[in-house]
Amino acid sequence: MAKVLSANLGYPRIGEKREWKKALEGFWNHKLTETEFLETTKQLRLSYLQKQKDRGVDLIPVGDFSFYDHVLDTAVLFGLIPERFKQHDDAVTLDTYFSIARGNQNAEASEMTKWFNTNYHYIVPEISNQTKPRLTTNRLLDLFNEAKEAFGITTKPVIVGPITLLKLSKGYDATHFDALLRSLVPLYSEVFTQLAAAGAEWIQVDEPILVRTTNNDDLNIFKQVYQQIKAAVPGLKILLQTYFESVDCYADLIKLPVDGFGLDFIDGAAGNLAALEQFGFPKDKVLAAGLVDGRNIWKTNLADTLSQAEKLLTFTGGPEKLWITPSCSLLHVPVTIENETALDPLLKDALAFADQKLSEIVTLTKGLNEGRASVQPALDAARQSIQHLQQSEQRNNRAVEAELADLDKELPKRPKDYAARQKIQSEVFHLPLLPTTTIGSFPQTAEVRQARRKWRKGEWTDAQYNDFIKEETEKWIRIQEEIGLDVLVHGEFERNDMVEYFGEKLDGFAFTRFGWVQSYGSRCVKPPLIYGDVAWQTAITVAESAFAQSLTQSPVKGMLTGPVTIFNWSFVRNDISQADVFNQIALALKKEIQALEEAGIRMIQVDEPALREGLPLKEEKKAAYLHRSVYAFRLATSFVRNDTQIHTHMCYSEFDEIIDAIDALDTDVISIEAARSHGEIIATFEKFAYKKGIGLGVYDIHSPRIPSVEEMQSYAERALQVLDPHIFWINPDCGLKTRKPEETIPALKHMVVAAQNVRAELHHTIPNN
Ligand SMILES: CN1c2c(nc(N)[nH]c2=O)NC[C@@H]1CNc1ccc(C(=O)N[C@@H](CCC(=O)N[C@@H](CCC(=O)N[C@@H](CCC(=O)O)C(=O)O)C(=O)O)C(=O)O)cc1
Ligand SMILES: N[C@@H](CCS)C(=O)O
Ligand SMILES: [Zn+2]
Repeated sequence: MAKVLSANLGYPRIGEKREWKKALEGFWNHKLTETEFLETTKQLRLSYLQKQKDRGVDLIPVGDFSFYDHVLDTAVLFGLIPERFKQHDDAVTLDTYFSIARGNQNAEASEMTKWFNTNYHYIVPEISNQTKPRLTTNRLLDLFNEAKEAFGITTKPVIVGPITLLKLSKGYDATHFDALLRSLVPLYSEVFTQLAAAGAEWIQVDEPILVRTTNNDDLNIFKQVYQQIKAAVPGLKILLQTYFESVDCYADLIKLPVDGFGLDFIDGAAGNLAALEQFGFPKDKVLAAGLVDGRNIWKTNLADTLSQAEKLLTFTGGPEKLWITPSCSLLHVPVTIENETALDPLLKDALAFADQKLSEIVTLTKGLNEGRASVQPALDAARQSIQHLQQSEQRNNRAVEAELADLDKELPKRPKDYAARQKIQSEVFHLPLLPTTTIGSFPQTAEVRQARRKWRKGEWTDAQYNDFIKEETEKWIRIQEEIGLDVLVHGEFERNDMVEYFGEKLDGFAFTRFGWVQSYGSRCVKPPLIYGDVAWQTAITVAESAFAQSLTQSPVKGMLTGPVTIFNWSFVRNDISQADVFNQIALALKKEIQALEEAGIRMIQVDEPALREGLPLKEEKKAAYLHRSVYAFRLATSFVRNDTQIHTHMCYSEFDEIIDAIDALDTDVISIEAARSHGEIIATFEKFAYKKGIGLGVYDIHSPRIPSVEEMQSYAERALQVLDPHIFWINPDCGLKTRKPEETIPALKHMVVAAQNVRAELHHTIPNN
């Protein structure tokens, strides 16, 4: 009988207890041999397939697993290896692969950037006009065969599509796009041919670039590419998969010569549904309907979603033409709720992580195939869990609601403008030209993490742990003084993560024990859950900042995470608006900033590294998001004294689109990542005359490499060609928590010497400074 199928788009790589991360780091630190590493990761991969099979998923993906990043995998598959990592025999060893991602002492890593509007980072493929793509090893074939041998299942390989791959790559001129694409297409066809020969029936080709603003010329490229691939590999069915938003140009898109389309009915619900209503859906193609949220952790309201799926069924050419899927890869959510024994049952009952989402998909599919009655108990249970949370006290804090209702429509404003503040602040701080500083965190060594673990487990008392943190802070204040930095930080030793830490101290948040999600490479984050109304209870950072300031005459920056970043790096309730949650967090942070000022802290950094990441993918939604962000940031910060210097920090480099919003934050100083993207951001300031304090990172902190004085100096010199030295600061790209002390200290010494050298050069050109 013709049936609706359940399908997954991608499974988390990291393992229930981050076994994958531990294997990777074990291999990098030479604790695992290559053979041990390969065997450990193979067993993990097989266990993920087993789980999906056990849950009853019909179409299980392969190729979603990676040793670092799936975009890097695709680049390596097609031989897109930067020259500096190429070996003479063209071999692509594990060492080559990891060097591209992490750099080595001789070569800078490839750039890393946000995957669309998520907190996942991919390695940006580097392609030059001269690059000649070639097929290296068909890993998809190996993975397909591995699954077949182990379980006898025919999986659905998944790959990043050629157009998304090229559009996300850097280093070639736009005029070479067509030629590069022409050389890539036969290679994709070759990979697909080999898969078809091995028995693959479907391939999922991810082309999320289709959700960015797309025009007819773009679609013509898609048409040509997929026509060629289909002609070359008629035996393999292609699912063109999109996610994170609705597709543009739907009416033409559905004419593309592929066998199915994957559409997001969560983040792209409004646009995709409207398009479907208006233009229908081709009866001969599969609609892979992303109906279960792949980016958030709330249970699906199964009854409502089943009704939605029933409606979608009426558009398809029959049940066999509908697949139920998550809205995107489950890479973006934690693995399973099962190990969360300490969560409030009311909350836990309303959550679904990757494994639970797969069960939801299977339930919805069953409901479609066997009728609603066959899954009625599951539909009722889900509705009840959601309702219980909705009615809870935590979601209905009257005091917070009253504060929100009181907010002014006008943007909050600082009492004086930047020029006046700069004058006042220069008299207070007496900083040299090109002040040097760092972004906040210092190495979270094994010792620091172990101390926290002992304290959390009750092996250490509060006093023992606090003493340890104080010792560490004092040690690093002395190190910073010795290095000669001008503006110091306390080092963030007390923080597990810059968002989780704040969430732990604010009302309205909850925490998981194992709710990890990959951020980049082996690095994971454990996003807190904003499930209730957010409120400030007690000082969060004041003791640590005041202690650090008491140790030194140099200014020490207070260090907070901003409202937009706290939102974007948490799993957030979806029953109230984004603006309301932003403002709830901002009001809480305002109270913390008030407390810092009262404790005599005169420089306060409010980090907003995720502001750019949350920028909507559709043009028409961007302005409103940026307005909400600026409003919340200013709500938290703009009331401060004129002699309190507000800093912010952002670590990404795609900056052009939001520069007006950044200016509108009205901070006294901003520090931005620049070295990781090889200084590319500097060009932005040729077009935009930025006039407030600014530091462009001169040290790529994501790589274990220690940059030389000359390298950092040259970044600063390049920046000073477009920025006024009187506003320019010298700093690393981001915090140093992931670096070792033996990397951090020499690198910062080089940075300070670089600043001194540039200052000396400037003394010749700028008199009296
Ligand atoms: C700035 N970045 C951040 C992003 N998102 C965030 N939410 N936070 C960020 O800082 N996005 C963009 C970038 C991404 N960058 C990073 C950088 C570094 C990490 C990272 O180091 N992650 C750690 C986990 C951090 C953490 O929470 N540590 C806990 C310890 C947790 C743990 O491992 N516990 C062990 C025992 C500890 C031990 O004995 O060693 C256990 O429970 O078994 C802490 O410090 O207390 C990582 O390891 O991946 C992430 C993103
Ligand atoms: N203050 C934080 C910012 C990271 S984006 C840190 O230094 O780690
Ligand atoms: Zn940063």
